[in-house]
Amino acid sequence: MPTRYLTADEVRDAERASGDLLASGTLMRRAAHGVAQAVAAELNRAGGCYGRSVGVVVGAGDNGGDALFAAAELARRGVAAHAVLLAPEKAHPAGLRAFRAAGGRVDDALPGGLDAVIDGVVGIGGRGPLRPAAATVFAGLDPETVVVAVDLPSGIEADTGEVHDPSVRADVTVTFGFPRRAHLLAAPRCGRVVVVDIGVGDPLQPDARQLISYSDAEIDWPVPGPADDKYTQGVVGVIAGSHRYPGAAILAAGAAVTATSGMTRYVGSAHAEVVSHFPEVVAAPDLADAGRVQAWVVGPGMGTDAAATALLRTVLDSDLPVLVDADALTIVSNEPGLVAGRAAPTLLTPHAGEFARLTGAEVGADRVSAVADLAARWGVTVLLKGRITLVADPSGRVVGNDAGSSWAATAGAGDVLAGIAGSLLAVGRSPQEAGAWAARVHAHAALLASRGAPIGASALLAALRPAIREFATGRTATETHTPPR
Ligand SMILES: NC(=O)C1=CN([C@@H]2O[C@H](COP(=O)(O)OP(=O)(O)OC[C@H]3O[C@@H](n4cnc5c(N)ncnc54)[C@H](O)[C@@H]3O)[C@@H](O)[C@H]2O)[C@@H](O)CC1
Ligand SMILES: Nc1ncnc2c1ncn2[C@@H]1O[C@H](COP(=O)(O)OP(=O)(O)O)[C@@H](O)[C@H]1O
Ligand SMILES: [K+]
Repeated sequence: MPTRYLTADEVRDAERASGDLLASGTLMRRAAHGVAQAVAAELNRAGGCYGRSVGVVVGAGDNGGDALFAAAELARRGVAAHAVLLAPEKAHPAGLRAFRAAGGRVDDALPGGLDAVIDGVVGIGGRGPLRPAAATVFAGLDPETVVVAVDLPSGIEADTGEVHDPSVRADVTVTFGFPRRAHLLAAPRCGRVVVVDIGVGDPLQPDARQLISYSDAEIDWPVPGPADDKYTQGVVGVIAGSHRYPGAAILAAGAAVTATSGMTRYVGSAHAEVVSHFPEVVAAPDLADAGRVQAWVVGPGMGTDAAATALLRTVLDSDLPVLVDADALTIVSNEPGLVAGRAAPTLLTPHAGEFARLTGAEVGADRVSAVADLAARWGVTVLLKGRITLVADPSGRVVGNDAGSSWAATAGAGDVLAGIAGSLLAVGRSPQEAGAWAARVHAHAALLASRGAPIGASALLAALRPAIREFATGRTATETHTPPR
């Protein structure tokens, strides 16, 4: 099952539906226990709990209540617990009583040298950045102090993942029942996310726009069967590059060759360069001589002149799946009718700049709504690139992928992504699966290629085969990666 990321309203509905568990405070006790366990696990990594020291930063709502109960539990295990109350008159009364009864101390500021700090400033009820008093506490922490956020790092918007300045950067985030949208959309700020079962049920409304991510096991990479030949697996055609930008053609066609077996065709003026790098590509200068394909990739480095526009129009007039990238997106932004309402599967793959060109407005802080709105309005699938790639289908369902590192932010990496996703379209995958799976292996290839050092798109392309091998054989390590910051 894909992982689903809830909005704050969905979380509240789920908690309300639990009835007595909420009213009796049971949910909060369970949540606090989960937080205490996570902090204890951090302390146990080095030296255990007894005699260690923990700070807790307490806001005005139930998030602060969770933090106080958790700190009380730690105090009972021999941890010295210090609390700063940001709104003393509003601090959760029962939590504060429990904290004091366990021997916790309330101070105006946290002492130095703490082993861990619990961020209980705000959770799903938070809006906007950390206010100055909280910001001062977090700015004063020793760099070695482990920060454990309750529910969300404070200052991160629950539904959009917008990272306000200032906001908390957590090493561990402990959440309850189901992950929230921000845990994916602001993954680099959440650290390791621990989901604690507190006994709330699934709140899904059937018509809700969902944000999900696939597990490694759900990526069912195409593997040729005994009866397959080079044609039966789907032939992908790449229209990319130009005399000025032959590299885009080489990278996109090379990625298509690498991503699936079968055949890759190429159309464009860089045909000689493409074939010299990848002799297996069947290349032609003109579309009329291209031969048949099951999907097209069109756009990287191809220019925006009249010839490019005519080529794009012809391809989009077909009833084949088409991936529209780069220069083809620029053409489409002047003529949305080329893709809007197209009946055959259509995948647009803009980066933020191209997205703004397509819609006439910046993506903004709410990336999920932005991408889902465009997909719904034009009836196409839209993949918005970035550290967290989002792929929205026309129904508004969005699949997200955290790349886990940002080494793929390099020129030409998008051409590689287009080639991968195009080959998946050619084997018959839906545009959303093609885009999301491509983003996943692309990110994994970047991690394998980089291992901490900068990479170019050629290195990323070279690591694509080992990355795909892990998915095709079911031996992936991506889910055990702790995302680097
Ligand atoms: N409802 C429940 O039963 C449960 C709630 N839980 C916890 O309760 C949290 C939600 O609690 P609340 O609804 O009380 O909301 P929060 O505690 O998240 O925050 C609301 C309070 O913070 C203030 N606030 C908002 N933005 C702020 C900012 N930027 N700086 C400082 N203060 C700000 C608000 O004025 C309000 O007083 C969850 O995130 C979770 O941690 C858990 O205990 C699980 C069970
Ligand atoms: N900060 C980032 N972290 C991880 N991946 C990124 C980041 N920024 C961009 N990428 C990925 O790198 C690729 C860049 O594509 P694009 O911007 O089209 O570049 P180009 O046109 O030069 O190939 C995309 O796959 C995108 O998702
Ligand atoms: K918090």
